[in-house]
Amino acid sequence: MQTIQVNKPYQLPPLADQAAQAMQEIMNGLAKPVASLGRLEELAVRLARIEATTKLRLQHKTLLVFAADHGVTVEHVSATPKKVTIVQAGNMLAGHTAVAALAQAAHCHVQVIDIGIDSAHTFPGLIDAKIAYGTHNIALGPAMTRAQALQAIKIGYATAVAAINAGSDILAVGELGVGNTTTAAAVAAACLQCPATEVVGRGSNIADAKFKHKIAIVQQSLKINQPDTDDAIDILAKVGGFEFGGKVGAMLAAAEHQTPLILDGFISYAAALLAQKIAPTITDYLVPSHVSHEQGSKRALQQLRLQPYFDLNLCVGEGTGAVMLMPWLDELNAILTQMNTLADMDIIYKH
Ligand SMILES: Cc1cc2ncn([C@H]3O[C@H](COP(=O)(O)O)[C@@H](O)[C@H]3O)c2cc1C
Ligand SMILES: O=C(O)c1cccnc1
Repeated sequence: MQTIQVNKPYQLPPLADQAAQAMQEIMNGLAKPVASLGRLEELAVRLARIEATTKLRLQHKTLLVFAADHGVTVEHVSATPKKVTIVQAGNMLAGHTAVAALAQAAHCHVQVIDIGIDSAHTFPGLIDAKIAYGTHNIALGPAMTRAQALQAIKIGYATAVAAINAGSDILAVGELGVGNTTTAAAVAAACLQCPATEVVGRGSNIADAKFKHKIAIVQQSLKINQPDTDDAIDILAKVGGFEFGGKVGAMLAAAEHQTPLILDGFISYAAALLAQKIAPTITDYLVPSHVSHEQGSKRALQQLRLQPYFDLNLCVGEGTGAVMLMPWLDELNAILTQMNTLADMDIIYKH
């Protein structure tokens, strides 16, 4: 992993435009009207550009779920208590959360990484990379130290590299962390330099009074911490959370290893906004999935120049939307391996 420096772009490998062009030609040549597979064709081209080949590697899929707690939960910004993070980590490993169920259907391996859960409890299979027992309350001061922010990125990077070395063709990121839509909003507001009102959402579905309070808490956290909006590490340390750092590291590792990484919802967008400040071209290496229902999603996606493939009003997190894109990859593989070409069928196609 390269050293991350402020105002010095992190170097990513060049994108494989030739492979992208070759994939577009393959798509044009299949026995169907040109462009008729719509955005699935664009997805194929995107994947070829990242993987630098038209022989796409799509089979082995791994979801990395970074789990951490947030000191800001003492401000009553969530619908549930903090302990839901550790409870759901166990539930996920047992196969019973939303994403665990979807991952089973999509033949996706799930890793749950404790990067900062506020509990000494553990579960079989829970990967221990705990930086601390949760972050500090961002409404009163920084969430973590700069060293911890860098540590979180390194953990995410190492986790993703290990998954790639173990044979993962496709990575996805998800999270568990009660309170993290509050931190995600603070991170997004800092990255986008927009008012909190534009990026604070209902999270785990809070009612009006709590929602108003949540906006005030995000405003207060930005005022107290004054994150340097040019410095992703400063934003992460002051108003972020450990799972955001884990995701940033995984994104950098995936891009460096020419491995597509599928984004999930708003928490992923906030992490991607941080990654974009570190490596401005990173979004070309990422694969969007859905448009989260969380407020601020469209704004964040615009800044990331990403156009997701579907919109089901999902707002679960965990990686649910990312995993829901995975069957499409299998479908794409079937198209690429089974369809005849116009040339095979001796069809002359003229617009
Ligand atoms: C049972 C349950 C399961 C979840 N799975 C993901 N989240 C999602 O909601 C939480 C963020 O929302 P907030 O900022 O409002 O606390 C995170 O844990 C996120 O992963 C869940 C939330 C709940 C309640
Ligand atoms: O979009 C998300 O990632 C999200 C939205 C609400 C709650 N948790 C996650």
